[in-house]
Amino acid sequence: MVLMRTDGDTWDIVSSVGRTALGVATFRALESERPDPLITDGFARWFVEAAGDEHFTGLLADPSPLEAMPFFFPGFMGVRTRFFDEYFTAATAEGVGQAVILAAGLDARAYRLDWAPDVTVFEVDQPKVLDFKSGVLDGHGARPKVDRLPVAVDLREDWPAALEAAGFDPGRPCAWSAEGLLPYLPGAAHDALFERIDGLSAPGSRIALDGFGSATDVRRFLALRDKYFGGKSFGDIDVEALFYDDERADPAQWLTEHGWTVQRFSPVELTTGYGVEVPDLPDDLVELAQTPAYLTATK
Ligand SMILES: C[S@@+](CC[C@H](N)C(=O)[O-])C[C@H]1O[C@@H](n2cnc3c(N)ncnc32)[C@H](O)[C@@H]1O
Repeated sequence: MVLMRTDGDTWDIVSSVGRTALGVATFRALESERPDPLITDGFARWFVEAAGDEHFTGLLADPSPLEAMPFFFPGFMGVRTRFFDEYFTAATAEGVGQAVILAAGLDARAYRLDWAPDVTVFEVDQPKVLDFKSGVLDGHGARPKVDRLPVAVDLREDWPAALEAAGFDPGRPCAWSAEGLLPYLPGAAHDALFERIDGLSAPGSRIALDGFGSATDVRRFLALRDKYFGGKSFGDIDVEALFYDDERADPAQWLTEHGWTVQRFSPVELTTGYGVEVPDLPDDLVELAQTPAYLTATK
């Protein structure tokens, strides 16, 4: 596998890892506009239109290239978004007063969800990604439904210092998320992420994750992606070149060993739980869709 990543590399919303956030926004916009969508994200289309990237605006106009595998694109993004939506809504309704969305990308939860009163949401991502997002939302006159604090910092650097400088209080419980993030981190930054989260988490804190796994899991995912999608779901971008496949801790095991109570879910379990029928899939995809890919944990 050829890696294009370098230590300290940066990006905007149409390049490198930033472009994956735009892809996710595209899939969320398409899911929102399907009959009986699992989520409604009216902001996602704004981002895609503002970025003006031909591949993604093309998919908004004509999503038929994705129709070969609707369970995965955009339906998969509906399941994923709904999982994190429900996690944050429950955590904050049950009294957790801080939320940290790591690698927030174009996630518009601060504008979409009905948050409990007095919750603060910290959105952590690279500066140009957050600037683009705030610019689009401000340009449309959108107002967050919660106290939203963008924290522009690289997650391979000392992000806890930036988070605390923005007002995060490690003495109070927090609901953390890392959605669509983990394979983009080198193993050392991945493992440091969990150590830092644990160090900043008061008892009662929670976490939700997806896309975790070993190098073997990442390679398996990429092989299936190439087989069924020809690697083109994100257009010219080669997602494989952005992932790190070096060794890393298993988050479920690590969290359990550090006193967190962990629950894992497969895409099939979540999809069925949301009342959506799982379509007939080829055997290798069935196996993948039944493998735990989502996790929540409580400290
Ligand atoms: C696939 S997108 C997911 C965005 C968002 N969580 C969502 O699901 O819509 C990956 C995001 O991770 C962010 N990211 C990846 N590595 C990062 C790093 N080292 N520091 C800060 N952000 C990072 C990217 O900027 C991008 O917004």
